[in-house]
Amino acid sequence: KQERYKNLPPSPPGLPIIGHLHLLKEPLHQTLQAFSYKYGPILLLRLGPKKVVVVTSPSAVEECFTKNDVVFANRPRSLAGKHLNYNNTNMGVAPYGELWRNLRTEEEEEGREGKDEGGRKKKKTSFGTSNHSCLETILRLHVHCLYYALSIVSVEDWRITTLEMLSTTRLDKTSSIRGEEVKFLMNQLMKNCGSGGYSKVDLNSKFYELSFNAMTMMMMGKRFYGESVEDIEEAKIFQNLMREHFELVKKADPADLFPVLQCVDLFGTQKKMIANAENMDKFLQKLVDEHRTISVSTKMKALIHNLLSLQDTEPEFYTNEIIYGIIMVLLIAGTETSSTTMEWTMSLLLNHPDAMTKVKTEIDAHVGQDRLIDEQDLPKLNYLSNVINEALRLYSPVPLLLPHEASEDCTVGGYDVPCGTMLMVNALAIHRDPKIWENPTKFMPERFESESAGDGCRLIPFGSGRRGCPGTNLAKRIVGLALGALIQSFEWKTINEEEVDMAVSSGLTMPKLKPLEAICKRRPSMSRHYLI
Ligand code: HEM
Repeated sequence: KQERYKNLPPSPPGLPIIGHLHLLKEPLHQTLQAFSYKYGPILLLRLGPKKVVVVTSPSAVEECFTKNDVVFANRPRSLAGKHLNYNNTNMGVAPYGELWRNLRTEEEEEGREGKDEGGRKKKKTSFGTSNHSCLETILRLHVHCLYYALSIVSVEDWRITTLEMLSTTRLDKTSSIRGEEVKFLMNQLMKNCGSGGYSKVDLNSKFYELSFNAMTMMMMGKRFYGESVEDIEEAKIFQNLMREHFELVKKADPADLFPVLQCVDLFGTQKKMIANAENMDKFLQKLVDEHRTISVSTKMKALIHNLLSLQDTEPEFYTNEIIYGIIMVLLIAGTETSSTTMEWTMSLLLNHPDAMTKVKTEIDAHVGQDRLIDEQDLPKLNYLSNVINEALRLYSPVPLLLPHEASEDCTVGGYDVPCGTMLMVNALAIHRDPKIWENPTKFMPERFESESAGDGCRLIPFGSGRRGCPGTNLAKRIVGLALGALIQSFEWKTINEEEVDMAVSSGLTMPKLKPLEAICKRRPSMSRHYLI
């Protein structure tokens, strides 16, 4: 069979059986970047029996997500996905299929769900599941929690959610929820600041809590962090379950490499995963049951409300597990990615006070100081948008995107890529490539003043093609609004006027090694907008 593939991409020398596994070191994107310097922008690795093609050039990425977009529309599967999901083995990562194509096309072209001719929702079709070996775990350590979340529900399920929750129409309807959450944070900071001096803020935690609250408010009309949490015990349980979930996702288990060990569960990882999934299930069940007690206005906006209405009409399709799965996917995919982006962007601004002043001047010019910034202002704030793009370029929260998998043989850059090969795109290496960007390591938001700056897969923090991030607009809104409000309402400085340390730690979403803290004081002209 191997002989069919005469022109495989170049590869570093590997060992029998394990292939190149021993060469993978953290941070993975740097190791892969070093390989690409040596072996070129398209290279092949073998992780045990699994082939992985690593791509590090805009033209190759473009080829993957245009010519081969359908072929690479699959995602690989993992052990964590199997246990931390809500329907266990029944649902897999759906191969790209007719229904999904319909949903996607209709979503984009008509902005509505997959329906048949005048208007019934298309029935779920049966999807095959790909049961590849679990060597991907080695990669999942470095990739992104989404990877696992994606095993939770099949493509069609969360595409429906995409339509429902992440479409522009829906985002417009929920913008007041995000506005409230941002204001809630601003109020807290205003109070902390006292009468006028500078006070210290743990921005890392504040950004995480803001992103988490905004997501859960949109989904279930409830917040789990901060002073106004109604049920503190319940909030703690959820926070702990989520923390445990993330920890488990990060854990490597030999059974991932050697599936035969699954039945032994040497380190008890699977047992912990199953227990976490069961507890999470119980918790989400309670939330769903409670939902009817939430005030009507919040309820109408919450995603759960829509999902439950769908459950009433199509109970066999919208099972509880599907609903829990959708909630988890969005929470996992949307929270840390957004808060990490806020943290890196604010760090860059603190280290570049001129850019911070420029953002403030722009907000004062377009929004003024008689009211608080809102999401509708964002399209006018070009410089702020350039700053966020520049932060996403330099500190991409998902440096290797999520792995894709070829559903049939194809070619990339003239090389053969066999069916079943995993595709990894080194987005961060592209974002920092001196052949592609002038002064690639320099923070220069002005580079995005040229409209073509991000063209041709040069800037891909959200991926590209049909499996690109469906939360891009939501992320840009929440990040833009949070930063805009912080800069509009406060004066910011680094602690002891020292530069913010920009070292990167290893983790799911490229976290800062040192969580960001800074000092701020009220802008007197803005204090009157808050309940202090
Ligand atoms: C700055 C914040 C964010 C960044 C940088 C980001 C980045 C990404 C990336 C790189 C991918 C994978 C694309 C690929 O493999 O080709 C992805 C997928 C995804 N993202 Fe985001 N994301 C962010 C925020 C969000 C938000 C707020 C949501 C929704 C609440 C979301 C939902 C998803 C989902 C559901 C997928 C899976 C798409 C698929 O497999 O088809 N993301 N994201």
